[in-house]
Amino acid sequence: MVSIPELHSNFFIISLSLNHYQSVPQGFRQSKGLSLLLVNSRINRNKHTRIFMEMQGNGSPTTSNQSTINIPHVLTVAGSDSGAGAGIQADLKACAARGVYCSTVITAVTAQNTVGVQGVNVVPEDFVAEQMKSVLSDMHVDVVKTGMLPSIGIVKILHQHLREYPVRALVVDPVMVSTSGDVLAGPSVLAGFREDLLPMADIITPNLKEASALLDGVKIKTVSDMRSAAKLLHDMGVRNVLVKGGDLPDSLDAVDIFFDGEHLYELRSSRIKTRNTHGTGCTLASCIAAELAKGASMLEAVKVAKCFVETALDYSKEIFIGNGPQGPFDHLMKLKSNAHNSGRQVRFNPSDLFLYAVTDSGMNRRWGHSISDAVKAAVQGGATIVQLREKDIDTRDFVEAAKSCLQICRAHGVPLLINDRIDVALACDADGVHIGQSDMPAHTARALLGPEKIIGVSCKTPEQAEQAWIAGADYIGCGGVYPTNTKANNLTVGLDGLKTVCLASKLPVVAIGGIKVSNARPVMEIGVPNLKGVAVVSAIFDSECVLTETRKLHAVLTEATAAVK
Ligand SMILES: Cc1ncc(COP(=O)(O)OP(=O)(O)O)c(N)n1
Ligand SMILES: Cc1nc(C(=O)O)sc1CCOP(=O)(O)O
Ligand SMILES: [Mg+2]
Repeated sequence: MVSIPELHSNFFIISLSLNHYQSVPQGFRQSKGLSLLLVNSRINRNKHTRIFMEMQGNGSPTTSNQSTINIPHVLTVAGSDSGAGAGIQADLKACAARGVYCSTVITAVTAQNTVGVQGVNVVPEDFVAEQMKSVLSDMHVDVVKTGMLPSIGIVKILHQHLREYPVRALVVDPVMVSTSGDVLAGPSVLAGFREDLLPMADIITPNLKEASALLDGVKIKTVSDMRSAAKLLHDMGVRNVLVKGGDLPDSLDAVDIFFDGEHLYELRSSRIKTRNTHGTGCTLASCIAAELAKGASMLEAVKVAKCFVETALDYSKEIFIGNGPQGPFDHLMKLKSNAHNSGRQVRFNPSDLFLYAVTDSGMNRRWGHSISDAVKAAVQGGATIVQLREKDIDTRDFVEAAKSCLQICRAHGVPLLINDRIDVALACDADGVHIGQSDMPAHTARALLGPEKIIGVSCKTPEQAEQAWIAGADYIGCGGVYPTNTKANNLTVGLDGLKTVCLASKLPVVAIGGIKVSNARPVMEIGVPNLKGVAVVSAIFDSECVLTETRKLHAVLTEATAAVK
């Protein structure tokens, strides 16, 4: 039975299969005044379009096409790793990192961690078949990647489904033994690989042990042995072979051999010293599959996948997850920076806006201060948030200065924002950005920076404040409260303009423009709860002693706030 979503008067869209569409009684459709149905159908899955079925007077549909976006899609057929370093979990993360959709058929559930494999529960064959049918009969899959195939029956099921639902490429990672040495597929599976999968596969990615097992125990100890093994595996019917030399003894480099049936390539990279290598095989194969799904050639896909794995290993070499000898790595390369951020538990607290210090390179030059010395003094004097507003600095110097300032600010638990430059904020992993009405739109900045970063937007009107809120900003800066020489041609909105914007704003507000020790009090006294503080440039940075001036302003703001309460 189809459930019908929200009905609008005489027009609405529901998404359902053609069968379901036909099962909605015509009388019902007409009685609800239904005029358009959106039908997701497999009929045209190769064109990646959806068919709009329009109701005619008699209730029968007519069709018209509308293009939709084709998302590259990898289906992984593999085992689950409870520790999430390898298997299905690694495949999902690798595809996500490479921007490809990944569906899953789980062949076995393993109890596994960084110590080893404690248990394996093989999924019944008919249920593996059911999962495969569910995915392949409904979704457009570009590439299938296989991992742990624990029984010959499962290999056969895969083979049958690939014949019934052909895909663009098949990537076979012949998982037999886990990195901890536990056997994940017995010898009977070897026959299935040889007879059914290899002749169908576009690439196979064995490590030395797996290549040796597939070749009846032939010894592979040198790069020259790897070359011979690649050729012998190719003779078994697979189109491309990547023999991974990670376990090669006495090798300073990581050497892999790629053979496409014509040329042998020796792909070398320096070996990364880390315990966090669990899941590299699954990740490499998934990444190859992802690149193929995007349309890369096989050699390109292999090179990109190797580079991705190396970068992720290098990035993750110091992370520590689990107590066993082999840890997982970080596919999305985010964990380390999140750990560094752990000094700030709350991403944004509106009270951070209390004394907002905004730097100015001209003022620092005039007083002979480096950016980091000026920021340090401001933070020591009581600044509660810092913005680097460096309008005439080389990008390279900006990134370096921002990194030093970030260390200072993190040590004091003070957020550091970057003015205008989303690229610089990303490069130094700053806490956020401040942008104005002619800078990058706030919703684009939010999409680039993600949900964790702080975004402030300059607003002079209630409409701009509303837009900033819709776009996902965290606070607004409102000014100029007073005339200023720091920003050319700045419109002064005055205390009244500030109050109007504060009353309209759903976000916390910081006041800016010409504010100093002598005139800060009336600003704090406008009596609107979402005005959280003042942002200043010259009041603290256009002075010989930034520390003293910041302290003075802090004292005035504290007094004014106490008086208002
Ligand atoms: C806290 C705060 N408020 C307003 C501004 C001004 O930003 P914008 O309008 O983008 O102008 P520039 O600072 O880029 O000249 C600000 N920087 N900080
Ligand atoms: C950067 C900036 N933005 C403003 C706005 O009105 O949006 S006023 C301003 C300059 C603030 O410098 P000072 O504290 O030296 O007046
Ligand atoms: Mg700006």
